[in-house]
Amino acid sequence: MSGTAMRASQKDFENAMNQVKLLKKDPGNEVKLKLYALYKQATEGSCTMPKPGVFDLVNKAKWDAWNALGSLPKETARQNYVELVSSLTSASQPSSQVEPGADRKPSAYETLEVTSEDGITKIMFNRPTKKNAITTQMYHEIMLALKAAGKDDSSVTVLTGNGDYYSSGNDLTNFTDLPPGGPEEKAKNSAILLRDFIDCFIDFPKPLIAVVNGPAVGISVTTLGLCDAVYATDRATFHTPFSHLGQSPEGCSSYTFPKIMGPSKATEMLIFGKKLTAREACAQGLVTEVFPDSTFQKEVWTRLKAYAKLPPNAMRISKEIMRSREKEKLRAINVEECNVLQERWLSDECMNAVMNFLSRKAKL
Ligand SMILES: CCCC/C=C/CC(=O)SCCNC(=O)CCNC(=O)[C@H](O)C(C)(C)COP(=O)(O)OP(=O)(O)OC[C@H]1O[C@@H](n2cnc3c(N)ncnc32)[C@H](O)[C@@H]1OP(=O)(O)O
Repeated sequence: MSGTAMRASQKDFENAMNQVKLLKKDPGNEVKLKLYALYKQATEGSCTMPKPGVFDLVNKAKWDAWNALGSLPKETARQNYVELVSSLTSASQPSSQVEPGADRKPSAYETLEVTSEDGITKIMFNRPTKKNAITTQMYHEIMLALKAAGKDDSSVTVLTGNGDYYSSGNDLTNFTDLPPGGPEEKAKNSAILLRDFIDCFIDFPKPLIAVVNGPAVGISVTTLGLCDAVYATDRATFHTPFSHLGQSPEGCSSYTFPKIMGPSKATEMLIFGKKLTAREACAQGLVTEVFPDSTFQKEVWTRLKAYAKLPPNAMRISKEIMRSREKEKLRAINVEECNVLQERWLSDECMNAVMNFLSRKAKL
């Protein structure tokens, strides 16, 4: 952004979030609380969360900071965030490259744990008590983490989950946070978010590996078709219950799945919602290799560390030549799938399915 008088765009906001991670000097708790509050206000609006108890000191301080912003408009919060980061970066010049391990700062992400070592940036979904369901905030954080990982000095990037699940897919409570424009505006915003999220996978420049540590549902399955290799524990399952949810395929799976496994197997998954075991998913080409759960982590990370020692530029260039012909096509498919879903989210079929889950009447 040139000059603070201009309104900060979403891109400025995302750049500012990246810059925070590059700060060489800890800005101190007061500033970190201010950044947290502005971030929450800019992405979620006014604080409506219940106040944490007096003994929950950290969360209470965060809540107080966010709540103090009252009804500050999201755009103003975004602008203030960008300006605050700008003042911090001019006081402490960031390095032009992400240093190894820079992503380990615990304050950088709330829903992810991102670490970088041995040439591998690991992006771990970190909402284990919610089966790593992906909230709106988490979509934004994954996009940020992927953009940072695409530019850092690691050779490969890994997506994995904390706890017993890889991810249970879209967090269905996302549908309950309605903006002033109601369901229509929500559906439109969600379609834009989904399009941008999937574009980050399509455009990811280095080997992107999924380490599927447990069951995967919905969008966490479809995005596997955009990864370069998928290693799974034999405890993992792969489930895309879109029809059950009144929804339709996303993540370019309407194209990648028939291509990977043939149209009839893709139909069983994407239309009839058949849940695959890890071995079935491997036989159908969605999963690269399956490991016994007892040795999964050890075997996979040993292998990944060896792969990460290969010349990074060669790997990047090989990926580019393998994938570049498809990129434009994938982007167009992504847009088409998002348009269809935008309609689907407003359908009775979808709304009833979400309500049934939220009222605890239905689980997959
Ligand atoms: C904006 C872009 C939109 C892109 C669209 C993508 C489409 C999809 O991803 S479709 C897939 C959506 N996912 C689901 O429908 C899964 C719903 N969850 C379940 O059916 C079950 O939770 C489970 C089978 C995954 C796990 O069952 P289990 O009995 O083992 O555990 P629970 O007690 O149900 O879960 C613990 C805890 O986590 C909450 N939770 C789990 N998954 C979700 C989710 N997807 N959305 C919201 N919340 C989820 C669950 O409610 C429990 O919470 P509480 O402890 O507070 O009750």
